[in-house]
Amino acid sequence: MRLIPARTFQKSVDRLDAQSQNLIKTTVMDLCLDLASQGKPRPGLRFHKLDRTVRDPGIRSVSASPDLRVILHQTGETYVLLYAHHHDAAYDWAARRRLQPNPETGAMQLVDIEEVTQIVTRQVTQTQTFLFREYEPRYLMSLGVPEAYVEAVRHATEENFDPLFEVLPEEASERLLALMDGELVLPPMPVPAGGDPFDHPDAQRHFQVTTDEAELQAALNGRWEEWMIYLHPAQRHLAERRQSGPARVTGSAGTGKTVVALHRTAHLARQHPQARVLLTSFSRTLSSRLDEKLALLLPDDRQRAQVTVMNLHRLASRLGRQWSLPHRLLADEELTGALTRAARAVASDLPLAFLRAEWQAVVEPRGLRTWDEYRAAPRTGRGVALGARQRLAIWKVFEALQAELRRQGQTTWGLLCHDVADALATQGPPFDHAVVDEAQDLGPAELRLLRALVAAGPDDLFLCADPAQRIFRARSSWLSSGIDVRGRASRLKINYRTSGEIRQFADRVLGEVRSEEDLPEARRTINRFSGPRPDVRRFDTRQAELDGVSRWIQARLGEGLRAGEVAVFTRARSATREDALLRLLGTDIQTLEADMPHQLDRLTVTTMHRAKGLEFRAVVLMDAGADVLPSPAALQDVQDPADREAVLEQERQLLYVAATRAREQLLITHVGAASPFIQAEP
Ligand SMILES: Nc1ncnc2c1ncn2[C@@H]1O[C@H](COP(=O)(O)OP(=O)(O)OP(=O)(O)O)[C@@H](O)[C@H]1O
Repeated sequence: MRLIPARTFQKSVDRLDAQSQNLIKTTVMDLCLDLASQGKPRPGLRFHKLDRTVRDPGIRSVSASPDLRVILHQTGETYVLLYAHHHDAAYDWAARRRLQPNPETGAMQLVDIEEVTQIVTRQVTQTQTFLFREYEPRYLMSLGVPEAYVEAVRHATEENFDPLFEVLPEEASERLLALMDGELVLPPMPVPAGGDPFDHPDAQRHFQVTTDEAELQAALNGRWEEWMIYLHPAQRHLAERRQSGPARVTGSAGTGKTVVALHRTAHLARQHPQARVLLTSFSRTLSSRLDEKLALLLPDDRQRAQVTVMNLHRLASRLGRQWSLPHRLLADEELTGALTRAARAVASDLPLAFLRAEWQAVVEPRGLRTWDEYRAAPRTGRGVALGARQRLAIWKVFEALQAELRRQGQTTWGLLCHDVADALATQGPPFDHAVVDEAQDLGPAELRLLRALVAAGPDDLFLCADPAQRIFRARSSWLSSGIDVRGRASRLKINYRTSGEIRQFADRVLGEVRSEEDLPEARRTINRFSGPRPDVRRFDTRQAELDGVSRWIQARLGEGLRAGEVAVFTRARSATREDALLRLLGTDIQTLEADMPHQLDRLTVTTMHRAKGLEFRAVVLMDAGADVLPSPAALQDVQDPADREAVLEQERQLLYVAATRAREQLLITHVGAASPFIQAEP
């Protein structure tokens, strides 16, 4: 006898309330015991076949309570747990499903029959060019398309393939997407004659086949999250593969880069018991989330102790203090004052805005300390070309600024990263491996520090990045910072987080996306589910907007979402707005300070920057008007056209980041005209 939980079962249990979850788990444990000891379930479980409306004769039901049902499939001594829900919903679900091996690959598949019928019917009216018409049905099936879907696939068009790809088994959607991208797609090896349909790698993405009783118990006990078990083969490959040097993983928002970073970290710690592993990112909030998740994936204390989870700036600051380097940071607003004093000291009349931009774009990120370094530094991307005399005049100001910083024992993040990198050259690298999430936000200073933290060699650096989510730093070349990922770059293509509708809205916000090395990035992804379209609403007054937002949130809570599953993001913080929301909603709010654990009973209200790397079931992007996004403060005093472009790109990407935090529902509100980045539906 074997009992196999399907991914659909675990997901369905996850959506139920805690009491129902317990009832389901107890029932499944009882079933497991009965099958192992007596070969059949006890009568109290009311194990029975479903009536004739169910398409698959192997489908059975078990009662977990008068109202709760577990749907499973029986073939001989193999029982597959498929789904759990309240009576009617469970039976409706079961009526539409069929569990059967794919005729060509032999891999076990769960097919939604009713959805196919609807898709085929919808597609008959389409007259556009068909994407897969030229392929033989057998070839399509050999790519993992279930037989029932072959006709629908052959009628798919560029305009309507999205909903089809959402219902097809992931592996089939992926291979079809590769065909669309012009790749030659070879079918996977089929299950050998007489082999087990659950043994095929395609099946293992959907069914947790294990002979290990403890693993099964853990799965049933709910000490798991989907991302911890059902890795996509591309994700697993990236997490476990030996890399000959620095590697790069990209993918648009929600494609599981963080999940890969976590699995990679856990894998390195397990594989190399003596190794010191760094798991890092730019943002502090994200680092705390990484820490919480790694604890789930790496429960072993000894392995967990091998890993340091810390954002790069904090690590730099800690090492700087340890080695008595200047580590008192100059706040952003202090920089203007310090620059004014430096310019006065050398009697310079260069415009302050220009000096500030030159410092922030050229000197500070590269850690330039001497006139010779500045004279030789490339100023690629800066709008104004400078002659040697102009450069010297500018350098005089920076020299005075650096002298003042030294006198005060002050530094900036960029300079600190460079100082620590210099010190590491003599101290030696403290880590054997580093895994970086959100690596697109690292500038030259952080990249140099990263390189210095880990000795060059196999499996040294593993960087996950989405160039469309760069919101803290202008683009900078990894190659020029000594990080060469050529030949070791991969892209993830399945969006696990957001509905197709939210993803399309967010994609329309973006312009062309270019990589760190200024190459165009491919971004096509497959979505796994659909949902309501994002709602863009205009209000006449701030008060009307507040009322509208709080009504929308109340409606989500009324639908059963927990406060911690809802978030409000704004371009800038406003205590008045937070207070008003608090009063209107009467619920507790977390403003998400960097190290705070995520509390499920509190609504999150925070800035779009802090939203980075997080996710919520419902999100409001509030106050997204033309007067707010792009932020006038961010653009103030930016005169160089190239700098202006870079700021505008970051502001646009900020909206993309914030919008893609939503899993299911997204509301965007504004007073007056909407931000120019928000594109109406075509
Ligand atoms: N193999 C998987 N199975 C199920 N869920 C997954 C899988 N991989 C990722 N997810 C889920 O998808 C969501 C997005 O994953 P993740 O945060 O890793 O994406 P990301 O690419 O880092 O996104 P972003 O760039 O927007 O921060 C998470 O809820 C994660 O648990």
